[in-house]
Amino acid sequence: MPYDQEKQTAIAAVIQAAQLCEAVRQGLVPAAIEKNDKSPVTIADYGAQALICKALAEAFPNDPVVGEEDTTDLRQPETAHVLTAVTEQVQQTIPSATDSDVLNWIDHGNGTVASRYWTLDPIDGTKGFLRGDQYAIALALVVDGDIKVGVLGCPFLSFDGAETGLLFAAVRGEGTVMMPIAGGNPQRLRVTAADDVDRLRLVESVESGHGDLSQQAQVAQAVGITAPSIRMDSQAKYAAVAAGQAALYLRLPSPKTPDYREKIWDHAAGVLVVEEAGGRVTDMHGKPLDFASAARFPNNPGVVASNGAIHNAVIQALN
Ligand SMILES: Nc1ncnc2c1ncn2[C@@H]1O[C@H](COP(=O)(O)O)[C@@H](O)[C@H]1OP(=O)(O)O
Ligand SMILES: [Mg+2]
Ligand SMILES: [Mg+2]
Ligand SMILES: [Mg+2]
Repeated sequence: MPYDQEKQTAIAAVIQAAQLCEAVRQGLVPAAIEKNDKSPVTIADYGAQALICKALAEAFPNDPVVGEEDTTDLRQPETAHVLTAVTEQVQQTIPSATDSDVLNWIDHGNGTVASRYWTLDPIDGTKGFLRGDQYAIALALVVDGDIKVGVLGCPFLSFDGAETGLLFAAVRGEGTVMMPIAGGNPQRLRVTAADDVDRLRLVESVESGHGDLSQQAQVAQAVGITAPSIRMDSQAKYAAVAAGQAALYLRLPSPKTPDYREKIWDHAAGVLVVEEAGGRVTDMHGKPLDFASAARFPNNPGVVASNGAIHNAVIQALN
């Protein structure tokens, strides 16, 4: 099977990172540090990036990793205690890890977009993680601008009252599967059918500043969605569309930050998980998202992820 080694490596690394994140969360209330852009980061974000980058560096030493976090703040003398805490968490998985190993592994995630690269969000939805809500560990492999492998770990997600902690994995052309993070059989996923009125639902961010709630509501109404929206943090929203729990995920540019450009690690894994489950993902104008250029989409405003059946109607309603 194509990309089988990549898929297996990515799944194993995401599961390790998911266990670290849940260990941090089940300990004391995780402290957040504020980054330059005022967004939060925790020892779990750093620890998850360290574990996943170590695994990728060993298995695929020539592949750059474009990850969210870097070590600038961690290397400051006043945050030495934070680095110590990150290393302690990483040592639960790799007992020999030193502070210097951890810094080097995190920095392995500061690669740039190339003909073949990985992109990593060690915790997508850090605000959800801190609130005790949804978050995701998102890892994808991109080759010549095309997402080939996407793995989403959602440690706090469950559907229809089944087990909590789900992992979603997709390989281009091979479909999407869902499996419990704790272990169990993979199950093939399919987006909701066009005529499944019960599942004709919109999923959108909890953070009102990450989208345009009023335009999202108007578009949903225009395509016949009448149920109240599901509010969820992180790329777990893509998982909800892939699993048929929702028919549409809208992320339209917030009027407060109209120039915000979405980052590749906030979407790559989720996009493939939806596409391989039979859905469609584009920007708000119906154009494919550009994973070939840079860490941020240069020219893709908004994101629309759907079951495919309603996609054209959504784009029409938007334009
Ligand atoms: N103005 C914005 N518009 C859209 N997304 C944003 C904005 N500001 C931050 N984000 C990103 O939204 C993601 C969380 O999405 P959600 O709200 O769906 O859970 C985070 O990765 C965050 O990036 P960052 O980590 O750089 O702050
Ligand atoms: Mg962040
Ligand atoms: Mg993110
Ligand atoms: Mg993040």
